[in-house]
Amino acid sequence: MDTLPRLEQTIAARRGAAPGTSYVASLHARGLPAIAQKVGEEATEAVIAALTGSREAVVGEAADLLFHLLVMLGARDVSLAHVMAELDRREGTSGIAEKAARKDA
Ligand SMILES: N=c1c2ncn([C@@H]3O[C@H](COP(=O)(O)OP(=O)(O)OP(=O)(O)O)[C@@H](O)[C@H]3O)c2ncn1[C@@H]1O[C@H](COP(=O)(O)O)[C@@H](O)[C@H]1O
Repeated sequence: MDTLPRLEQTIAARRGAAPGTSYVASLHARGLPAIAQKVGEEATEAVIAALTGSREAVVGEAADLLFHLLVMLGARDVSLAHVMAELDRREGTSGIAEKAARKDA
């Protein structure tokens, strides 16, 4: 199985663990606002790495961001497949056209 779907399953399986034994469970115990804040922090760290860090730093921060994004999606009961389907829907459409469609919505 691909890495992200596998990680999504691991995250779902760890949600109910004892917070002392699992980082995923400890995040869930802190609630959605804390999870969302963590995504924001990791996004900022990824941006800083992209602007000033080494390639390894960019890889590490991107991995942290993707992981925390999956935790947040799970907390909102949104599947990775649902997000992938949205990206598939956009495939072949121009980004400019998508931007215009969003303005009209
Ligand atoms: N991919 C990850 C992963 N990436 C990053 N992290 C954790 O994310 C945290 C983010 O680190 P920071 O430096 O921002 O800060 P921190 O001070 O440790 O965290 P906070 O207390 O601020 O939340 C670190 O503790 C990392 O260990 C991860 N923790 C878990 N996973 C995956 O999730 C699985 C389940 O993990 P557990 O829930 O711990 O069993 C693991 O097997 C991995 O596959």
